Amino acid sequence: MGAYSEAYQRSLADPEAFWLAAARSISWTKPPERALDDSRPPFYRWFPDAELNTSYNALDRHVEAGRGSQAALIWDSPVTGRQRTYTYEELRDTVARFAGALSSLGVTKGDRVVVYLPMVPEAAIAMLACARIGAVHSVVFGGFAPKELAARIEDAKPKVILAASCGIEPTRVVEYKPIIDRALEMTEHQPDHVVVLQREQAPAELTGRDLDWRELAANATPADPVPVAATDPLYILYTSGTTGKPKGVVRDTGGHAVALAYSMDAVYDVHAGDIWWTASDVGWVVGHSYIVYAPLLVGATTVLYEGKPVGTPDAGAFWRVIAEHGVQALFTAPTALRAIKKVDPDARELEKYDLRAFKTLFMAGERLDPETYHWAHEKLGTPVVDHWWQTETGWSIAANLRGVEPMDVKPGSATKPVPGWDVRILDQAGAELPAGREGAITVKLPLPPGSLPTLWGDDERYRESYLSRYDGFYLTGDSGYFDEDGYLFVMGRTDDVINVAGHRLSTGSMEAALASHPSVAECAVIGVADQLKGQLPRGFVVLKAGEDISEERLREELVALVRRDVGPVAAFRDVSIVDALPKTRSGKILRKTMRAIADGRDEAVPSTIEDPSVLDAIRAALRTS
Ligand SMILES: CCC(=O)SCCNC(=O)CCNC(=O)[C@H](O)C(C)(C)COP(=O)(O)OP(=O)(O)OC[C@H]1O[C@@H](n2cnc3c(N)ncnc32)[C@H](O)[C@@H]1OP(=O)(O)O
Repeated sequence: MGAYSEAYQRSLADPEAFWLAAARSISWTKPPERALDDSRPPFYRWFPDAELNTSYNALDRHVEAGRGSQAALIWDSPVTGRQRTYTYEELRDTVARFAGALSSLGVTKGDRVVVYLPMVPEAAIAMLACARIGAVHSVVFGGFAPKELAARIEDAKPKVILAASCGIEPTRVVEYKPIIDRALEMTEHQPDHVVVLQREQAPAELTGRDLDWRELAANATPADPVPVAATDPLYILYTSGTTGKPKGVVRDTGGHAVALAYSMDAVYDVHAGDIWWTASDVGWVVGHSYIVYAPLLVGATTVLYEGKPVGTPDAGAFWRVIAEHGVQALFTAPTALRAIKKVDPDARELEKYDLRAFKTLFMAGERLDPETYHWAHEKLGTPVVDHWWQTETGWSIAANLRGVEPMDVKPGSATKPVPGWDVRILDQAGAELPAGREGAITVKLPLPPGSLPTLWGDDERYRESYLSRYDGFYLTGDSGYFDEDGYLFVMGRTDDVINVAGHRLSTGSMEAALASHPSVAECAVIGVADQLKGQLPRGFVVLKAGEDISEERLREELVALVRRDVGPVAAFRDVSIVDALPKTRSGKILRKTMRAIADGRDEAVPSTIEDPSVLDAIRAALRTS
């Protein structure tokens, strides 16, 4: 039996022993004597009797072990022309001071803190400072509109909001403070303070409850790490569901630390002293797990990059960062590579840089299409490793485990289930499907450490969204199949969630924005394939009777509405005006049929359709896009 099969089978046969052994990589103030608490299925908890502090594990213990002068975090910001390196000692001291600043505002264990920051070191500092005092952070991605930010504030009810005065996109400066102010006009819940990191590109006017970040930190007394229960929440991260209301994915403290440390060794083969770069955003789970927590938990150096794959300043930006900082492994989304390939198909920019230290490219966030895989593999000459996971899971469900037993790559496959993940492909009736047959990808409960224990304040929605479809199984929302060799192929979502440039978005939020236009009677948004961004949203609207607004003006207004209510990240640009939407006789819009048409799949039209001829107009609209 190979090392992978041995580890995988051991993890499922005796999860208790497997995860207690993995837990030894973490420093506990009260070490676990038990791994799994299964007393309340389908709610499972990991390390129920243990206590720890994640900030201590990510910082202090490395300083105590003699890594104080090693680089912990390298900030590389081509959009500002600045760079800064924090050693472990500097990062620990800065985090401790900012944790003290939060304490001085009355933030204590269990309080929520919303973090609305661009890719600056203070984003990681804010997260680690919350962790240090047991506060629960909730980071919101900067590309969301005020309404989306407001929904998250209303649900998390933060005591304090931490923000920057602005973010910097290649073509514009995005003022964050007005976005926060507008969001707070929409919420009933009001934080005590908004702490603003002033950036010279667009300083914000501070009034009332607003405080200046640097002044607050300068006067603060450093705070020691506070031990918390392993089952206490470390953070809430909102993700798009099928309805407009985002889901607050809860991450617990102990399982998260154990799982991430395990993943750095088993999945990525990255260890203390290695230089690691995740090119994503702290607002996504990839940023939480692999820009901030995992690399620091294992004592590696993490690169935090405030720039884009192209345009900051050119398509050689990624290769420059790798060469300049000696990066050994990069984790990014396929969209980033497609953007580089589009501008520099022959990878001429690569020739300018010395990438000899570079060993592996990891890809996730969306399906890695075989063409992009082959391009990257050929140009870089290193392993290109796809892997698959979700905001909910926090780390890999399926991967090619570089630290256990590297396997042959099959383009289009995320390789095999990671130890801890009992992945099953089920049919509609819940029967397990054989190799080669596509069905719902599910995971037999209990999920391993690090995965979500529930949704914030909403056990029932957690159960309903993930556990109710198949008794005893977690529903991933993706469909796929295993091949004869046990390789997992993930084919796409089975619901109304779309993935635009690696950003998971709800079509429901976009539909709500379109429906708010006074001329629109009804609407539907689906995802359509796009060469660059993987998927793009595509809207269909039916006008109210008697509306005589010009098509061009209506389109402009609808695009602006989605940008206003969801944010620029939705990349919503295409909308067609149709006479009717395809519906069942009971009035349900046939979005699944529309998606099948958009994907060019020959799916049977439901017999309950009210008027099959309506589909012709949808087909015609999609052909012209
Ligand atoms: C495995 C678990 C997971 O899946 S976690 C999610 C993993 N996903 C990722 O890591 C995301 C990967 N994608 C990216 O990093 C970006 O899309 C890359 C590839 C860098 C391209 O960026 P960009 O050129 O800005 O395109 P985009 O489609 O992301 O942006 C669309 C519009 O939104 C804007 N935007 C983007 N980020 C921000 C931000 N932080 N603050 C404010 N605005 C933002 C962009 O400027 C762009 O705006 P515009 O429409 O051009 O005006």
